[in-house]
Amino acid sequence: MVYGITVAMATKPWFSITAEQMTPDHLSTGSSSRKGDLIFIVNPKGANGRTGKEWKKLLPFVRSRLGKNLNICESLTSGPCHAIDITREAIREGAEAVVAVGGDGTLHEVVNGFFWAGKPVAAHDKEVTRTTALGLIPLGTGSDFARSFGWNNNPREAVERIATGLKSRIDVGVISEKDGERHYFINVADIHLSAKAGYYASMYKRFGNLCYVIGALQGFYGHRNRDLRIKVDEGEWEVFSQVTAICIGNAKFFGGGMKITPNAHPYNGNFEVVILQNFKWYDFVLRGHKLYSGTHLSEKDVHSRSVQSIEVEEMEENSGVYVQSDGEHLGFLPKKFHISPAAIEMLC
Ligand SMILES: Nc1ncnc2c1ncn2[C@@H]1O[C@H](COP(=O)(O)OP(=O)(O)OP(=O)(O)O)[C@@H](O)[C@H]1O
Repeated sequence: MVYGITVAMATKPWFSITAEQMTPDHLSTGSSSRKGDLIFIVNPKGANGRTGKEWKKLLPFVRSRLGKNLNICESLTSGPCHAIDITREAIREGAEAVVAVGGDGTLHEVVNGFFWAGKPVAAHDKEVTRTTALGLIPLGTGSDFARSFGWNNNPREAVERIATGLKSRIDVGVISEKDGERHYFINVADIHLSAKAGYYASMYKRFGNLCYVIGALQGFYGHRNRDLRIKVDEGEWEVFSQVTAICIGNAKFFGGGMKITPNAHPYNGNFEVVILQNFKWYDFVLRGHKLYSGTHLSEKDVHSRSVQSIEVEEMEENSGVYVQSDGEHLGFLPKKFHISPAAIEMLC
């Protein structure tokens, strides 16, 4: 029996790098005379509690910088997945924008809140014609997605970016399981060792960036490279032997600053797929710095290509190949996945 994962991207580049300029004044008008709502979804526990503390200090600045034309609403998450529900509710209520305040996990949940039952969430009021935009104040441990844009964890700079009102359409990958459940990713989806390491790293966030080292060490325990079959852009199946990890990048960084998919651009309608084969633990010691600098693509046993779709199938039964989406553990490869395209507007 063959198990698998299917990853598909846009059948065509559905947009170029176009950006739309919207002033804060424009943001506030909408279709009614009421001020628009700007919802900040804050993970108070992000970055080991630093997110909550920074947010408290930032809120007066947010109100003074953005509050003239927009209603500033803060919503603190109470636990995992809460940000998904808050986002859906905010969009249904016709919010101008939903801003994730936290790390990649919070951003991932907010992005997932933009969709419901395979479709973008829309405002209840049919007269609201605006599309709710996504915003980000990166304040997490890794904040890897922000790195692709060169953004740091300076929250005031993030507020200034939001204040410009500049929006761009940005790619989002959709992972559909066989039973119809969907997961969305905005940064990187990955399979096997990296996903296993990420799974363990998430348990040690209290140690800051050290969590990625601890996660990698635990990931290696019991790890075995696997033969996998891969189909790209609806082409022929190819066998990749001794795969260590497959990373499907919408953006460039994961794992706390590893530039794993250095040619990925979240605007171009494609994923960059990087496949590591035959890696042993000492390869990460000897060649690990190249993964951080993004210079690993020319290395032996590293394969990279730009794809619109990719399917991956396991050639052994029940081998326990981990899969994650933006760092969220999705289970193991025997679940059949399909990934297809979507896009949302982002304030950047
Ligand atoms: N109130 C809460 N208590 C505990 N966990 C929460 C709470 N709110 C959200 N979470 C969970 O915390 C996870 C991690 O949060 P977040 O990504 O903001 O910070 P981080 O892990 O420090 O940063 P990064 O993901 O960039 O490394 C989220 O995926 C979310 O499920």
